[in-house]
Amino acid sequence: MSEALQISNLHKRFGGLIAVRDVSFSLAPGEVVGLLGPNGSGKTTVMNMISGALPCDGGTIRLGQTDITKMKPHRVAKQGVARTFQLVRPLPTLTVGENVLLSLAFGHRRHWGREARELVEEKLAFVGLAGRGDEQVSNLTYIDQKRMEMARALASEPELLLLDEWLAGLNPSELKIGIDLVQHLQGQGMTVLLVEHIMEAVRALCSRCIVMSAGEVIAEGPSAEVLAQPAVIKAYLGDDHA
Ligand SMILES: Nc1ncnc2c1ncn2[C@@H]1O[C@H](COP(=O)(O)OP(=O)(O)OP(=O)(O)O)[C@@H](O)[C@H]1O
Repeated sequence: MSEALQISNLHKRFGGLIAVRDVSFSLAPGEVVGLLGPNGSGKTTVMNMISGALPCDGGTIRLGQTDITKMKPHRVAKQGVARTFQLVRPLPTLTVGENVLLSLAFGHRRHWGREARELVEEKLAFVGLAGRGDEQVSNLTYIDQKRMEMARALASEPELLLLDEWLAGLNPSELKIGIDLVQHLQGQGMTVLLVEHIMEAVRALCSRCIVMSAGEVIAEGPSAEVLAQPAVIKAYLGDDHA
């Protein structure tokens, strides 16, 4: 079977800074893989290139059989890629349901009228916001904003979900709810690339991790093994801990 996502020799410069250097990795269908690394190591830049938000300076990105390297974000979304952002950015004048409804326009299937409303309600129920579609976004607590962000991503019916620190800022009980939700998606066979700093979440969710440092992949493999590697500990905590 072909890989769900295949990244080869990805490269990105910002002026004189090489933010991503020769990065290659792949995700099998249904895998939940962690993309880790200290601040500034290039993780979000990789996510931005996969979603089409940033053009690549080199390398290729394939989604299944399709080369998406040069596609604009709306076309990447139509191919079945959805993402969440570090900071939830709802449209504040719209209701919760309307915020979710909007992302149907970016999905790879068309839904109208009642069918669209039912899909929105289904996604809201999945994330724990059943019956709350008519609420104002400003009423939502932080965890509920995160749930809405996830419902928005799922409403486009993606095959690959990019979660960029979606669990950040949650308290311990909310974190458990967030992890459960991703596990539920995992159970449904969703392929997920997860940028995350919370190791409890990485250990619970990711069978495999890719670790970046200063734009390069420095380790890749089963999570428990990778997280114990001296090079990874050094990248996160400095020389004294390696
Ligand atoms: N649009 C941009 N213009 C210039 N430099 C950028 C831009 N975006 C990112 N960078 C730089 O590229 C490097 C990688 O940044 P990136 O945000 O990808 O790291 P990250 O691993 O996601 O970090 P964090 O965990 O803090 O989100 C950093 O040095 C950052 O300052």
